[in-house]
Amino acid sequence: MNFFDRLHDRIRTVDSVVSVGLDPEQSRIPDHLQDHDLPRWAFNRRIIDATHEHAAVFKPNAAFYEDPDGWRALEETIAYAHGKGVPVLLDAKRADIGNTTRQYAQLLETVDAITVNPYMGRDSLQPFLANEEAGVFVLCRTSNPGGADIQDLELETGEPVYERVAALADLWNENDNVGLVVGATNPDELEDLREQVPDLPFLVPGIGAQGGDAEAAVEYGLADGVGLINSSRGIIFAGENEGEGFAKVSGQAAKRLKQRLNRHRE
Ligand SMILES: O=C(O)c1cc(=O)[nH]c(=O)n1[C@@H]1O[C@H](COP(=O)(O)O)[C@@H](O)[C@H]1O
Repeated sequence: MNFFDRLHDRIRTVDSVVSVGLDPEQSRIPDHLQDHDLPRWAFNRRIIDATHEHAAVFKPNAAFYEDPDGWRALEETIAYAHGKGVPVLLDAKRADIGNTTRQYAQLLETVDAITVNPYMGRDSLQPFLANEEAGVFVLCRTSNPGGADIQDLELETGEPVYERVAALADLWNENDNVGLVVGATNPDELEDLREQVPDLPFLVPGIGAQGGDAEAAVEYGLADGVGLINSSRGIIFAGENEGEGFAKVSGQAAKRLKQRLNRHRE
């Protein structure tokens, strides 16, 4: 079954478009978990237990796992999320030349969807796009302050680079498996892009810790009700000062975000 069909079902089941970002910065993991064999896994397991009922997906960012213990923690985390019936979107922002990107695309054997970087063009994304079962979220207009440096540059046609990326992603969507990443810190661009590519679901990061616009995220992020609004630190570290009770607070934060976003869903 196509990823976006599965996501549609998941959103309906939990009545939530929340993507819970699993970005376990090691220094912020509570003290009582620090001497665990794999502190990131111990942390994630508790976060997953507390938040899965409110999670449309879990989105681990690969940056927090790129060391030998991290890979083990990520593997355990993915298996555990799947055990709870929650799809996993690996935020890896990958793409490269042919043989390298074919290797990267093998990541899709263990997760349900991935983020990719369009900068190297279609061939660099081909093995991801060819996977009919997986979701492929193409970075389009990112949430960081420097996102404008390149993505807002005007082409000779007058359109900004991010709009060209959206048009290309629409062309690349032959298997109905492509979405866009558009930051909630750019509500005007979100609105423009929704009009430009009405059928592509968006992954919208940037609410919570980055201060983006949650209402615009819901209004423009969803295509036919399907899309994802991500919060990472705002959920997983909500209970940072609560010691052993940290996960319960994360569960409450995920539930509150779900309810807040649902007020703006149709
Ligand atoms: O691809 C992403 O998910 C992403 C794109 C973007 O434009 N901005 C952005 O913040 N992200 C990711 O979304 C997550 C945001 O985390 P918080 O700011 O803690 O909610 C991080 O994993 C970022 O890498």
